Amino acid sequence: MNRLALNIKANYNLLSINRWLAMRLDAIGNIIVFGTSLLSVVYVHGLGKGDAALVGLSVLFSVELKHLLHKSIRFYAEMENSMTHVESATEYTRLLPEADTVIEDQRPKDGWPVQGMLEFKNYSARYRNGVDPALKDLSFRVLPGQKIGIVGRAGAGKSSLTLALSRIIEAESGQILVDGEDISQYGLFDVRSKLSIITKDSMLFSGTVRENLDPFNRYSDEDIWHVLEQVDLAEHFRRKDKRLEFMVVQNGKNFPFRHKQLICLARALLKRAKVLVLDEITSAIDYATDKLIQKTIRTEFKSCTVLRISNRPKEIIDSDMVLVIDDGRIAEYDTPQKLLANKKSLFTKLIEEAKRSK
Ligand SMILES: Nc1ncnc2c1ncn2[C@@H]1O[C@H](COP(=O)(O)OP(=O)(O)OP(=O)(O)O)[C@@H](O)[C@H]1O
Repeated sequence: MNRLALNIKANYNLLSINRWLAMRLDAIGNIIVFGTSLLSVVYVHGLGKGDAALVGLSVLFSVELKHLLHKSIRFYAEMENSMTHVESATEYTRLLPEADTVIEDQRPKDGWPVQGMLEFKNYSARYRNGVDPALKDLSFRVLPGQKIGIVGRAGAGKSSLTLALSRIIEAESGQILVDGEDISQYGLFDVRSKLSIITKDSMLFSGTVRENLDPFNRYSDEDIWHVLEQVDLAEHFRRKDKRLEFMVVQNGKNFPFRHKQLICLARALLKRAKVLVLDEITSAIDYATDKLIQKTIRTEFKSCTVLRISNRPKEIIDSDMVLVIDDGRIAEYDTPQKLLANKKSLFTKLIEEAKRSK
């Protein structure tokens, strides 16, 4: 029923726009006919020139011109519309195909990854041929359960790390190992479904709250209410008539930003992936939500390996290790205490710069 209503709404808008266009074109056409008739009258009666046949012909042509105007504008609009499809098709032909979704004879073992150990080995990647690599020869290891803070200046390559892990950009050289297994050997579905990634652009799609939390329908309503309790949203949805069937519009536009972030966090809790990546999730939320997210990560993701990317170095100061990226390379990788003890470290500089810019 909802889809039918949406379709009718869209058709109604299209009809209204068409009527509006017809009205405008009619008005222009009528002005032309009126102008021609007026000139003919002035020409014949005022100046005493011309003959009735020519006057009749010109008025007839001006009426024809009105129809021609209608047809040509409609034809132009339709062509313009269709050309966007041609444009998209041409663009798609230029895209490099992604790797296979699933490689049947190369699937990870059930339950992989068990520990959540992560290792980048001489890893480099670029967005496309002809541009500089965004990540250059990265080598570091994250032990199971460690909480890593990733910082660096704007454009240093922090978000590219997230894209590399989910294989949106592929390795040019080197490897990413999860529990010792090279992720490039598996299909994209097998890799992506084992990671939980939350970014600042909360990924919500058009569908019910339930579908947004559990798109593959793997969990019970009880599990879903449980994770909603954990992120403090259960009461909010219990108060709605449709509860878990409450509709989310595309990109979650009918939710405040903090709710969108919390729904993404609930989705990650439900998935119980061993590796969680948080990419600048707290850059635009209020203090209370930030606290709630921090607490949930500490308690509910205790045994998970967490990579937390942040533009605010202070936010990740309580991490087990801090990875500082500079121009796509690892500048520093150590405990926050050691990095702070070194007055010349880039991490100390970033903290001081952040203090000064407040
Ligand atoms: N889609 C893209 N195509 C080409 N180059 C890109 C693309 N996205 C990012 N880059 C480049 O890759 C480099 C690293 O960008 P990235 O977004 O990873 O940095 P970042 O540290 O996350 O920055 P920010 O804190 O501003 O988000 C930058 O030089 C950037 O210009």
